Amino acid sequence: MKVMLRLTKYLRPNAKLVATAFGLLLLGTFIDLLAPWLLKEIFDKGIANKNISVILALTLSLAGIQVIKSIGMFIQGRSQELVGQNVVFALRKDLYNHLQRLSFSYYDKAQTGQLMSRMTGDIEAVKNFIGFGAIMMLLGLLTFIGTIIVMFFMQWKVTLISMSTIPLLLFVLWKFNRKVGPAWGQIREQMGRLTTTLQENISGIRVVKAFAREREEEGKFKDRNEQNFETNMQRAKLEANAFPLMGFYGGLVFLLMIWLGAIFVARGEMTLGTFMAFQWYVWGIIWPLNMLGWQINIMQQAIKAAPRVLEVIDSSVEIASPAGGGADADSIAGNVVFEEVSFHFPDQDATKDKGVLEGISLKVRQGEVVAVLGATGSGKSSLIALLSRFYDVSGGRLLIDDTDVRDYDLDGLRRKIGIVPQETFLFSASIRDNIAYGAPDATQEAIEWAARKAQIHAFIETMPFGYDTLIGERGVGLSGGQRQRVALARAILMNPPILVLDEATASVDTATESAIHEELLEVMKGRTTFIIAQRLSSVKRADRIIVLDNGRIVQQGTHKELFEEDGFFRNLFQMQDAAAAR
Ligand SMILES: Nc1ncnc2c1ncn2[C@@H]1O[C@H](COP(=O)(O)OP(=O)(O)OP(=O)(O)O)[C@@H](O)[C@H]1O
Repeated sequence: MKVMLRLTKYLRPNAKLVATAFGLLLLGTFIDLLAPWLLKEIFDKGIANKNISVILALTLSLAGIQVIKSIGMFIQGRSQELVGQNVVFALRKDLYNHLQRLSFSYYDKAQTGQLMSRMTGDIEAVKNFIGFGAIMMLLGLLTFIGTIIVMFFMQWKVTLISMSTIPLLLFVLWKFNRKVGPAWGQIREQMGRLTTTLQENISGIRVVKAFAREREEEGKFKDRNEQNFETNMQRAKLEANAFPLMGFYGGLVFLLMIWLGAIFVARGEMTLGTFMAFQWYVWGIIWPLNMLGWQINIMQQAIKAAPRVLEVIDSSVEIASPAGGGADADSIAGNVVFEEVSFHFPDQDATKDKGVLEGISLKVRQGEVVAVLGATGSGKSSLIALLSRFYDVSGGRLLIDDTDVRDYDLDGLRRKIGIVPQETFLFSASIRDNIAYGAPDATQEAIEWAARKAQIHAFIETMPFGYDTLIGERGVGLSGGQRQRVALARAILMNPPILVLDEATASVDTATESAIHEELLEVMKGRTTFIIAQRLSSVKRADRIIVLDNGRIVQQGTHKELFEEDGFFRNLFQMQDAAAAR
């Protein structure tokens, strides 16, 4: 319940709307209590005294208050819906914005499907309660209490005895509430898992098909779908057990009231008007109780969904600019110094696990081209990831232009490092927008310049709409090499003083690779460049080559120097040479 109270913060900006809805709700409840009383007066003052004008006046009053109520309820419904939509809008915005700020380490663990289900179904569940369920509950409570008070004043004995089954009804409700809560918790969690299965399946559908695993995937989905079906059926069973019983106890209130009321009227202890009014009032007791079952459902869904939403919002942003804003990164020239850097991934245990990087000391001058070589898993990508603070060093310091990267304004720092990552991701947008992603204001000439350097311009020109051609999600419609070249153009266009190419030409044929390298020679001029590559052809022109093994630098020097040394580099060279000769 505490989480629900936290969510009331989203109601605050809607205070006026909430007050309007609440005020109109009070008015509606008052009218609901007034109407049966007018009916009573029609019987007792109009019919009993055969006074036609009183009957007319009271009937007109009845009609009048119903018109007022209808108008009120219309405005109330609109305000209530607006509150709900405003809440869901603000909550979704906060969640999305927070997702933008969360660090890489969060996404290393998070499941996309779970996040999607929180962003959609869970937020919707919260909205249903805040924007609808809570207010209906309040309306029910007001009507229930108001009705009992009015009836009590009109004829307390009949009221008291008619209500004798209410404790039983409340007991059923209490039991239902206790059991349905955990069921809703399970359902929300299962929906998250179901979405995860769906999302992973769709993202990996090519692998599924390539390995002919459709049947197994169907089975996996079926299992999760069945679990969800069963939990929903258990919940439905709880409803099926509780709701008719509640209806029965509610019906008994009505029956008792008719029976006792008739006796009291016959004995002259109750007027016929009061009896007629009671028939109306009694629904003011029965409907809130009957509706309470559904409202409990809405509330329990929200109670279970809200922590799932807040858990994301509460996840700490581990990597951010220093408090009070960081150093200006605009003047970064590109001198990079690793000082005894060690690194563990956040989910590793620093006391037991071996570091992914250890004792890295390296000075890279502005404009130097450094190639990083090493066996797979030796820590090359991790080394590069520290530059842009995708992760922070665990020990030592990483300086750019004599300033610790942790002291820079984070966005500024990242804008100064152009990265072509190992796995290319392109957005479902035009090729132009994809290239200009990091520099949205770039001119067409600049975009074309970057595309030429990345050896993709000529290809784009052959596409049906040139730079306006839309490419699908993940860049489907382009080959792996073409995608890499678009990503390369995207990094080049940012005009960064530091360029990082993580296997950026791995998917490109040797001829194109060599053409890209020719063009890159000019692009790299004056920029500090880190090239991670397996092919020796890609690192030939590097000023310095660093060889990593198990997270440590084991060799460094020029191509010539390393070739003369016995070690990983020469072995690799000989292997690739032999392979080329075969
Ligand atoms: N998010 C992570 N959490 C924990 N360990 C990780 C994570 N990402 C990578 N690792 C581990 O860190 C080590 C270094 O990985 P890294 O990606 O830096 O290697 P690499 O040299 O770039 O490899 P490759 O050439 O295959 O891309 C590997 O052993 C890998 O298993």
